[in-house]
Amino acid sequence: MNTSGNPPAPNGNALYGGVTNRRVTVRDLAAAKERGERWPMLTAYDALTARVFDEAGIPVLLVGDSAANVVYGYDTTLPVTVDELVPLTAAVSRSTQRALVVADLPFGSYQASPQQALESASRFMKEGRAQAVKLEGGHAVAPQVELLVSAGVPVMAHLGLTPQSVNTLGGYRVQGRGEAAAGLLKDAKEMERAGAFSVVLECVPAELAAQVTEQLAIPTVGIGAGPSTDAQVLVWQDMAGLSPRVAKFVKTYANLNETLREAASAYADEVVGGTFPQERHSYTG
Ligand SMILES: Nc1nc(=O)c2c([nH]1)NC[C@@H]1CN(c3ccc(C(=O)N[C@@H](CCC(=O)O)C(=O)O)cc3)CN21
Ligand SMILES: CC(C)C(=O)C(=O)O
Ligand SMILES: [Mg+2]
Repeated sequence: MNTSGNPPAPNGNALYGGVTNRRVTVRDLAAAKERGERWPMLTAYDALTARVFDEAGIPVLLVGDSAANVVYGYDTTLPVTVDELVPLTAAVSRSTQRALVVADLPFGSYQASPQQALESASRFMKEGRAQAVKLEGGHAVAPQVELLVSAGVPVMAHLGLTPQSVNTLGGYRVQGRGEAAAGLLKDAKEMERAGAFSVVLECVPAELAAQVTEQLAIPTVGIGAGPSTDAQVLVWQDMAGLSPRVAKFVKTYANLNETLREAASAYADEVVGGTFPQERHSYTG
């Protein structure tokens, strides 16, 4: 029973617990794992789509450094900067009411030192109004996670295929197969110990992701990690059929490429043919 006087949570997503007048918190996500509830996460980079996802009941929105690819047109995530991501984060925060907004720390903005990580995270929280940050890497970034958490910044870790390391990984490949599985599990435990509230597992075998999910108290978020993680994340342009190429782990739930192309082409035809605009689209003197 919803006795809050607020509209019911969209999708009956129990994560909201009937509370729809405040943002989701990292504590809500921990509680969801305790109750055995899965939750969805999507990326968002602008006001209007973030608003749609917020209203659809997506409880966590990630302003991913994948903006490098889907917003800025770079071929890897390496070139994107804090200066380029902070305004997108601010747009997503301003246009949402319920979703927890997580900001991805881009390449070069946290690896140098815990102090550098806190300076970068501060910009995302002060200027971007994010409620949490995400960073890539395991034991090597444990000191960064510790300082951020001690400063009051919730941190989401990211293991497996870490795209900011594409040049040392030798491409976008599945990680944690065979011998490498033990190291990934160890890193996941180290991120939990360091205080991370959650960990993304990208492109790892489903069996390994299931094992990590079982052995950690904090929620795991899978992308190409099989069905057993506590949560799932996808880049929204991938799941909505806007991206020209998608990885095997993507399911497309809409065909926005076709829809938008047809809309643009119909508009073009009507302008050329003189059937748009009509009187109802025009002003009189
Ligand atoms: N639009 C978009 N979607 C993403 O999921 C995404 C980005 N951009 N940018 C940052 C990273 C890069 N990601 C990628 C990119 C490529 C593959 C890929 O081609 N994977 C191969 C797996 C090859 C193997 O079997 O080892 C595939 O065919 O799925 C995976 C993740 C995920 N992230
Ligand atoms: C795919 C997710 C996990 C991400 O890191 C991003 O969008 O940048
Ligand atoms: Mg990212």
